[in-house]
Amino acid sequence: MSWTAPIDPVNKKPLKVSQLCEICHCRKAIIKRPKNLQKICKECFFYVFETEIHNTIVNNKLFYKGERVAVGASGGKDSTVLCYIMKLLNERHNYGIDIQLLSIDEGIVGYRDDSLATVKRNQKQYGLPLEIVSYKELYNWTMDEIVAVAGIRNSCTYCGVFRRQALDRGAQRLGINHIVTGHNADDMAETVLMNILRGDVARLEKSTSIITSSSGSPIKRSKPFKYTYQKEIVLYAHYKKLDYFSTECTYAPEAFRGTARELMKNLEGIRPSCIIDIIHSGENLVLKEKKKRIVSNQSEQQAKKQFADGNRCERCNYLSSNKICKGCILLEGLEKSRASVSIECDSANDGAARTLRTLERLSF
Ligand SMILES: Nc1ncnc2c1ncn2[C@@H]1O[C@H](COP(=O)(O)OP(=O)(O)OP(=O)(O)O)[C@@H](O)[C@H]1O
Repeated sequence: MSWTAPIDPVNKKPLKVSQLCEICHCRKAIIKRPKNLQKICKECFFYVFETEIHNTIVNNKLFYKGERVAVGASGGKDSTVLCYIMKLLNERHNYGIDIQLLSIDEGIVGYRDDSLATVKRNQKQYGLPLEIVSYKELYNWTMDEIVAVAGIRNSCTYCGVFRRQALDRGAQRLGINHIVTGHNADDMAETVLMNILRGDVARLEKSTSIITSSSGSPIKRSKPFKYTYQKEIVLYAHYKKLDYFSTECTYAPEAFRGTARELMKNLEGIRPSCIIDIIHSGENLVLKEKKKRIVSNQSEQQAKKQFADGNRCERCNYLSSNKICKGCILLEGLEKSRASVSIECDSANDGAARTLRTLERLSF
């Protein structure tokens, strides 16, 4: 039996063997997979992309039937693809989960207001309910107001602490105990690298967990994109013509993270598999006994410091291993700064800066 080369749908000429998809061998390859440089067609790309995420979900038993799940939806490429994929896989594989979108409005004019407009369109496109929780309603501060008193350099510290709490509070409001986020393989590898560079062994061991939760919290978080490359997420969004918001946050990433990100990108350029390799290295790292003892002694000391009232912040009732939670400490510094702004303009950053130094001394 003789083999007939498939015809190129564009120029109607027979395709050369080297032009064929390396998976199906019958369509023209138009994508070079960033993960392994395999040349494949669009249909096979969709198939492998979706199947790998489904395998991650199943192998790690991320969901159970009947579970209610909130997708952290920021309108960016990762969470938009996550919303789309979660709905698609839930229907295709009958996970039996109830999906809702949860967005946090940090109050960043020209960035979050525009990205939330995208989430609202996604809500209609995917037919999923949406809950929006704002920093202003929770903390009486927007990120723009915070940056005005605390400076742009510390913006990620404030935003990270407040967003984490806000997502938990939003989920609690919805009566949901599971939040999925669009953190991808690049984010994971970057975090492993950062913890190595900082020598932060305690965080390093946990940094590759696909499911996490704060101690005592009923709310868990998971990352279905743990092994998914950012470049593939962008390609998928592009070929599926998904509606997402692509502008970077007005407040640049923390300098150290930015440098780690740059380093990862350079490494990926030379060796694409290094993203997954770093994650695997992180997963297989085991702390030496001596280190484990030091870390667990620290945890014991921390446990002793915990107050008896069910680990709740005295001020806001949020889960905390200290009397006052990290968010309330930050808010206190901000309030002091706000007060000092009205008294003496030169000392505007004093309260916020002192609060950050206090936070650095505390261990959480
Ligand atoms: N304002 C927000 N509201 C809800 N979820 C959020 C918000 N910001 C971040 N998240 C969640 O945390 C994940 C990681 O966010 P981060 O800002 O670090 O990355 P990102 O690459 O910009 O993500 P994305 O492309 O989804 O915006 C997001 O994919 C999303 O699931």
